[in-house]
Amino acid sequence: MAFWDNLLGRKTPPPGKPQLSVKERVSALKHLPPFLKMVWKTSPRMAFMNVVLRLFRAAVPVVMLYVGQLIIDEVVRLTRTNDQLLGYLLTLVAIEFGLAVLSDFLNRGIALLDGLLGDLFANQSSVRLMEHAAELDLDQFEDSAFYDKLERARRQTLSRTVLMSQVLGQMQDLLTMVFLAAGLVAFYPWLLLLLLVAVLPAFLGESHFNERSYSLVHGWTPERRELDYLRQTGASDDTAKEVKIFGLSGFLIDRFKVLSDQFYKDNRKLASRRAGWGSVFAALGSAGYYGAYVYLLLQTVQGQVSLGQLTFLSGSFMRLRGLLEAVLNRFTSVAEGALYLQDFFDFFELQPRIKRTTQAPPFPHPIRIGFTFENVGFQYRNSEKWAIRNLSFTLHAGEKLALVGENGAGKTTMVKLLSRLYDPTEGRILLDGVDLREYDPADLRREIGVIFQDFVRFQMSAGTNIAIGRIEEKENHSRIESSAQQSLADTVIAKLPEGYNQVIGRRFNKGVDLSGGEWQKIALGRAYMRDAQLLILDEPTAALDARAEHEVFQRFAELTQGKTAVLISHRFSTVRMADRILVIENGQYVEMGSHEDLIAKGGRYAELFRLQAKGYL
Ligand SMILES: Nc1ncnc2c1ncn2[C@@H]1O[C@H](COP(=O)(O)OP(=O)(O)OP(=O)(O)O)[C@@H](O)[C@H]1O
Repeated sequence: MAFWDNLLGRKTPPPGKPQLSVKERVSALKHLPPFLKMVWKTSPRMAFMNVVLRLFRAAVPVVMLYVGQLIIDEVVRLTRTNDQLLGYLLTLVAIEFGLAVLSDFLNRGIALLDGLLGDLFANQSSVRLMEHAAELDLDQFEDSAFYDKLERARRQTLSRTVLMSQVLGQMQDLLTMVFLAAGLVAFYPWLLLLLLVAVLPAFLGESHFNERSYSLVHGWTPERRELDYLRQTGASDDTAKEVKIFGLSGFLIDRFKVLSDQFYKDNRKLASRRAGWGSVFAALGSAGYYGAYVYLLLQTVQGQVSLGQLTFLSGSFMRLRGLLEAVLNRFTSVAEGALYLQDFFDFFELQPRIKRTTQAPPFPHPIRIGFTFENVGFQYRNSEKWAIRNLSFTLHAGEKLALVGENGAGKTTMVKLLSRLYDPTEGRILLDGVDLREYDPADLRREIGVIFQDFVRFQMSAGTNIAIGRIEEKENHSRIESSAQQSLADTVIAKLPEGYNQVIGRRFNKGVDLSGGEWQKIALGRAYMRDAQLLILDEPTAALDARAEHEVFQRFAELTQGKTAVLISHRFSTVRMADRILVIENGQYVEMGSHEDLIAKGGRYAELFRLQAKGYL
């Protein structure tokens, strides 16, 4: 709905989140230690090697500068004394050459380790993300704030690997600075102070702009999600048909333009200001450097320091300035990365409400009494309306129950409650006298097979699409084939060029698409893969022709003999096959009984049945 609200109402997206305080930024740094721990755990060997190489690399600049000083002083000595012995000078040059080679070797080693470690880390954190998402409740996915969090956590997989290199680089540069500063302090400690004063404004400016840019991106999450949605809707195989028929591309593109232009403008403003101020601060830094340089030149002219020392000191000063600027700037982007990290950890902190209980009673084998709804009411999150209210009835063990009701009556909601995708807002559901909430949800889901009306069309092979009903059995070809026979999918698969191995759906190369009814036969096969005690078919047969649906349900009835089953269908020829029929309206119980009883009663069911018989429904 947010999409349409946006579309019709607000044209200008909200400004970014209020500016983050320094405290918030510093407090985000607390995520760095657990983050580094995660990186370390990814591959302790590679992480250790990385640290060792960086340690060596950190010492190279100061050693090189020092060798440079010795070389210049030696050249000066040689020119002054007319000495012809070049051995010492050449040794120094050879050392410098060796250092240059070593430095390159270390750089490449570090880049290689960063890349490999980053890839591993990105893969592992994506897996963790998927694992955690799998544990969360369905209604958490339906909550847009949650979705934004998931989106941010997912998007930043790459930037987290960048953050890793940044943090490690930061440590390396800090160490280099310590080495360089030690040399400088020995001669002129106050030069260090001058350096800080020159660089500080640039740092403060950068950190300010980083905050603004985080706020901008953060505040734009819903719109960026919408942009992705529009991009996908405007150009994807799933939507191409309707986009063409209804001539929607202009409409989608216009909306995309409005949003993307707005984001571009906001971003441009920020980027330009950042560039402008950045130049001012850089000029300040240069002024600091040249001040120190002039001072050192004067000292050299006056003979206070040697020519070699001048190159060492000015070189150290220049490098220190560069490093300090880089470290400070990187600090702000590290802090920014740490803020994003907050989203990542926030996501992992989300806990499902439907959890394993520590002392779950054993799941009944077989179910003896059945499922009893006791005054059950349910409200969707973010919805004022009761989708179901005051619902009480028993689904007896071994019976086939059909649910009848108009669109939006609450049939699918009942199925979701039975399979504990949600828990009732009020009342309770008992299974053999025990509250459903007390059982382990994993046990319950293992014992229930549900095929929803909006089942997923997995862009995988036909065989896998059926095996999904019991994925542990994906190699059990005879089971897959017999499930296909039972759901009539075998005739569909027989026509596919590669049979069970044929990838279905259009997304991938060589994928073959199926008709709506053919997809349903495949999806129904999942129900037979499952060895469940309760089978639920939530209108997965709507696209089947009348004969196929009749046949499917007849087989279903035969094959589920003695099992508990719930059928949802708008076709009364199917519904009447059930042992009992529950009629609901606006989420409330209306009547319940066998087809014959309800017809004899002459109530709502009888009325609906007659309407369909006359061809009105
Ligand atoms: N995720 C959701 N969030 C908010 N409201 C929902 C959600 N899903 C369903 N509803 C609302 O709950 C009510 C019952 O919906 P439900 O899907 O259970 O109906 P149904 O009887 O299965 O309908 P149909 O025959 O059209 O499939 C409807 O008013 C619907 O708008």
